[in-house]
Amino acid sequence: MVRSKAWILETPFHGIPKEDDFKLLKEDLNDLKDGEVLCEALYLSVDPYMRSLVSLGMLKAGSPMVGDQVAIITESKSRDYPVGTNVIGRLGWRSHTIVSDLTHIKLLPPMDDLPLSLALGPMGMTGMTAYFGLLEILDPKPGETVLVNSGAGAVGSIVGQIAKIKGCRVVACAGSEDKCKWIKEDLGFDVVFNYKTVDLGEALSEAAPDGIECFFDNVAGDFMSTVFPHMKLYGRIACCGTMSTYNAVGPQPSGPHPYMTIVFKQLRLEGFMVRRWWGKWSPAQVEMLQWIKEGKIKYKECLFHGIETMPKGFISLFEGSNFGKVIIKA
Ligand SMILES: NC(=O)C1=CN([C@@H]2O[C@H](COP(=O)(O)OP(=O)(O)OC[C@H]3O[C@@H](n4cnc5c(N)ncnc54)[C@H](OP(=O)(O)O)[C@@H]3O)[C@@H](O)[C@H]2O)C=CC1
Ligand SMILES: C/C=C/C(C)=O
Repeated sequence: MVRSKAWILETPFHGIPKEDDFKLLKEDLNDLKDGEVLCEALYLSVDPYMRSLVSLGMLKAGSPMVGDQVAIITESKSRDYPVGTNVIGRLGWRSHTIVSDLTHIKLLPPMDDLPLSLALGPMGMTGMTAYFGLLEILDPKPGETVLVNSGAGAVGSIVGQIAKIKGCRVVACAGSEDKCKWIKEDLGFDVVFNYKTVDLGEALSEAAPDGIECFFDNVAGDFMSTVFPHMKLYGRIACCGTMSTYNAVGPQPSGPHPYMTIVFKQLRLEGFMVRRWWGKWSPAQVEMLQWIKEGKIKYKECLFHGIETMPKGFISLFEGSNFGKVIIKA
């Protein structure tokens, strides 16, 4: 008999999530039936979208927490997935899972000798978000200026590095001096500033006096409104996420509404969800693997240890205390 630990949402979040919004349950799992496999989590991902699922009412009190994990098959009644196979799947915040519908898991992408946890970072959902959001939505040309906020984060740090690979000038910001130092000195972004300690409008004027062609936006809100006047004619904006609003409570500020700037500058804004390109993930992962092996893409992980730490890891995303992709090592 295997005992699984599984996190549920006990209380829907109000503002920034708190540790006691979650509850860790223990459950005894049944024996496997034909065709089923037992997955044991090795690495689990926490991501900002999990916060939005609560705001959108898709996760309610008592719901199991959802999310991706890298797991190993420890028992199997399926010929396709023998014991010892490493898989990735949306199995939730839980230590052990019986999987009956095997379409919920798949083999890891080719990883060579990279750590398996990278299948949740640059080789996984956050890396693919950076890859497709930048290359498909913004389609940057050599010499263009690409602005990315949350630039030391799991998505933002990869956006900036791919933009450098493509010959762009990268302007990025982050919320601490350590993060800024990393993306400037180790990742080689061209202009970096701490958005918490500067006047954003002034920093953008200085960083991109001729304007910004491409803006990869992870934050939205006032940040985005401030960027509009700094965009070049026909500028492109990829709306990836809204870190500044996920924990908002009550009526939201109603302005500024820079619609005329959007019109006069003929800007193109496009929201996207990374799964739009699901069918193209495999070749993108091969290219990402190559870049990592060549040292063109560097990454940072922010590791928490033990499934008990999942709420802490999740909350770190909204405090900005994470530095790199937040991964829980089971
Ligand atoms: N559209 C899609 O398909 C996907 C979208 N996303 C989005 O990408 C974005 C980045 O995600 P990810 O890379 O995983 O997370 P990060 O690793 O970037 O971590 C979140 C970071 O956001 C910053 N932050 C937190 N609160 C605020 C705030 N109130 N205002 C501004 N910045 C804040 C902090 O960085 P700092 O210290 O620099 O402030 C924090 O470290 C998110 O918006 C997420 O929702 C992610 C995956 C898929
Ligand atoms: C799949 C993730 C989506 C966001 C908005 O984070």
